[in-house]
Amino acid sequence: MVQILDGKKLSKKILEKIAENVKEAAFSIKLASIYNEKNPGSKMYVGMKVRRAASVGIDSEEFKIDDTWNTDQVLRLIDKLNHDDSVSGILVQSPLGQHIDESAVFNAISPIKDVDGLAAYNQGLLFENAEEKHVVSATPAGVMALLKAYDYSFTGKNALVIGRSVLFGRPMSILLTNADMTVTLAHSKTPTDQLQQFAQTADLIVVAVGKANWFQLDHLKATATVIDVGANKLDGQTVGDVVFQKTAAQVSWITPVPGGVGPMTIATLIQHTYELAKFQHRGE
Ligand SMILES: Nc1nc2c(c(=O)[nH]1)N[C@@H](CN(C=O)c1ccc(C(=O)N[C@@H](CCC(=O)O)C(=O)O)cc1)CN2
Repeated sequence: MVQILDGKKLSKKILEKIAENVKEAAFSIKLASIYNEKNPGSKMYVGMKVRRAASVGIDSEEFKIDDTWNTDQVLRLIDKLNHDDSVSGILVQSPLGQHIDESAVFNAISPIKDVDGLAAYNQGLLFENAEEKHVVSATPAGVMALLKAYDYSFTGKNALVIGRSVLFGRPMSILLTNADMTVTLAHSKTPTDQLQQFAQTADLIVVAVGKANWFQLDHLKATATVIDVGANKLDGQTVGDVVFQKTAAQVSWITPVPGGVGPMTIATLIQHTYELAKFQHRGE
């Protein structure tokens, strides 16, 4: 019988702890969010982040851009926020738009305000598995926190990550490598027969392809864990990348959508915002 990795329940516990810490802090905390207001998903997710931040006592300031904005304009806004001491963290909600160089934008965020861990500086430290403290992208970090909360044993096991985005798949594969797993990073160019072979020997399968109900392979290990990173809208409902019933019938652990990785993404982002604010006020 499959067991559920309950991200909603864990995220609530994380946010309760953050609220206690914020209440005791001798400094105010503000999250600045930049997003394309023409993207309904971005508008919704930033709204969720703002509300969750407010629920723990963290202020927010939203910066709406649209398709008339160019990369230099966004870079100038980030430079302003980098130098604004009232801003603790800067979130750039992806996607900003086809015409914006997101990599340049992410890399312009000050490393000590990079709440999503998407700037090359933080991604580089993740790559090195560096001792130096660094911020890891909120969604992969949230997945690790969820697995650790259920005492998942990583060492020596096989992981299959499907999807190689900078936002998720690549940092996820590195985090699992750093946790001593043997990681296969599959993507759109991985032949289907090879994907089946990787899946049936995987102990952990993380699906982040951004396609509703896409993953439905058979012959999965009965002891496997499946993490669904999908957040797709289908007929007004939020559905994952994984066909839940068919996959849950084969494995031991699975995350639901909604109620799995999504809430962990937000809780982790809020946690990063508090931790960076605390770092900025160290020694006070
Ligand atoms: N800069 C970033 N951009 C994007 C990220 C990210 O982590 N950083 N991830 C995704 C979207 N995302 C966060 O922004 C996100 C997706 C889903 C949820 C969530 O809690 N979903 C709920 C269901 C909500 C609903 O009713 O639709 C759930 O799964 O329970 C939060 C955040 C893309 N961009």
